[in-house]
Amino acid sequence: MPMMPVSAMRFFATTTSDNLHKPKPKTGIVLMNLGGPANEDEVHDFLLRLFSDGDLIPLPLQKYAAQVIAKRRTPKIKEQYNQIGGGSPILKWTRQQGEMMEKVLDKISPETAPHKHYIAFRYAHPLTPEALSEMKADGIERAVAFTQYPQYSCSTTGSSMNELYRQLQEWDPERKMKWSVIDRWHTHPGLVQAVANHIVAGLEKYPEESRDKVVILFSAHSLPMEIVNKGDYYPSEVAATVEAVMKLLKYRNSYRLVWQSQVGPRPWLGPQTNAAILGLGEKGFNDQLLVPIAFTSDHVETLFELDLEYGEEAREAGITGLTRAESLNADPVFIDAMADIVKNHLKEADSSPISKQFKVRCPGCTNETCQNTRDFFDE
Ligand SMILES: C=CC1=C(C)c2cc3[nH]c(cc4nc(cc5[nH]c(cc1n2)c(C)c5CCC(=O)O)C(CCC(=O)O)=C4C)c(C)c3C=C
Ligand SMILES: [Fe+2]
Ligand SMILES: [Fe+2]
Repeated sequence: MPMMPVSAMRFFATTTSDNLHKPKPKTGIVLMNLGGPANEDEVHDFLLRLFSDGDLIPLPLQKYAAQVIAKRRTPKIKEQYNQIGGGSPILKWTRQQGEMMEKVLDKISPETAPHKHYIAFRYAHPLTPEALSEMKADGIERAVAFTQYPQYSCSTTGSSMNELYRQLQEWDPERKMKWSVIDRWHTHPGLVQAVANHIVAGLEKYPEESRDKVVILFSAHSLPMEIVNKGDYYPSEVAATVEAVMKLLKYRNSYRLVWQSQVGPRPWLGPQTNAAILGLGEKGFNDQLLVPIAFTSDHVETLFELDLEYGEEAREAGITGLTRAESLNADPVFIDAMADIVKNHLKEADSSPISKQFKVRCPGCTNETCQNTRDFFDE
C-alpha cells in the first residue's frame, strides 16, 4: 500500500474520537472536485498539479512546462486568493455538503446506511490517495465516485475519473472495493429547483417595478475550443441546465449563457462573461443578475472574478445594476438533491455501475486512459 505523506494526515478530519463510536460505514461516497488552495502557501503546488494534468491542459514537455508556468503564475493567483480571504473555500463547503448529505441519505436510504463521504480533490488536498487511504482504514467495501461537477467534461470529471482509476491500481490491486460512478446530474430536478430558488432570491433584490427587465446571465467556466471540437459534452450539458432552470421559472426574464475564466492565448468558447456584461450594458441593460451554473460552491471564480474583477469593470463602464445570485453552498434544497442523486444511483448501480453516456468517449479523444477507466469501472 502506498505511504500516506505526513502533510496529508491533517485532512483526516473525520477520524476524531467522536467517530470511534460510529458504526462501520456501509457505503462510501467520494465527492470529486477540482479543489483549491486552502492558503497562499498551497497556491504553487495547486497550480503545479493543475498544469501537470494532460487531461486538463495538454502541453508539450508537460512536466517541465508545468513547473515554469506554475512558478510564473503563482504571485498573480496568490494575490487573487488574498483578496478573497487568503484561500479557496471549496474544502469548507465540500465538507459541509458531505456531512449534510450523509445525514439525509441515512434517512432516505436506510438499506445502504451508514453512509460516509470522502473528498478527493484533483489539484489540492485532500487528493485522491488521501481519500482512498481513509476509505481503506474504514474498511469500505462499497464505494460511489460522485462527481461534484453537474455537467460532464473530459477536463474535469474525466480527469478526476482517470486519476481515480490510476490510483486504484496501486491502492486496491485486488479490487476489494466495489465501485460505481455518478458522472453527471445536470438536469436533476433538485439541482434545477435550487438554482431557480437562488435566482428568485437574487431578482427580489431589484425594485419590483424593474424586476422583470433584469437580464439573467448564467456564467460557466469556459473551455478551450480544442476540447469543445473533440466533442466534449460540457457545453451542451451546461445549456441543458440553463434551459431546465428557465423552464421552471417559466422564462420570466431574458437570459443568456456566457463563459468565464479563459486562461492563455488559445481560443476559448465564448461569449466571455465580462465582454457580455459590458456589451449588454452598452445596449441599455443596466440590471444583470449573474448566476454561476457549473460549480456548486463558492470559489475564486465567483468571489474574485465575478464579484471583484467583473464587478469593478462594470462599475467603471457605468453599469450600476450588476449583482450575483448566491452559490448553492450548503442550501438544504441542494443537499437533498445530492442525497436523492446518490439514492437513485445506488438502486441501479449493481446492474449499471456507469451511465450510458459515460461509456461513450468523445469522438476526438485519443487518450487511451479514458478507455481503460471506462472498462475498469464498468465491471
Ligand atoms: C466546471 C468547472 C470548470 C471547468 C470546466 C474548468 C476547465 C478548465 N480550467 C482550466 C484552467 C484553470 N482553472 C483554474 C481554476 C479553477 N477552475 C475551476 C473550474 C473549472 N475549470 C475552478 C472552480 C477553479 C478555481 C478553484 C478555486 O480555488 O476556487 C486555474 C487556476 C487559476 C488560474 O491560474 O487562473 C486554471 C489555470 C482549463 C485549461 C480548463 C479546461 C480545459
Ligand atoms: Fe478551471
Ligand atoms: Fe478522453
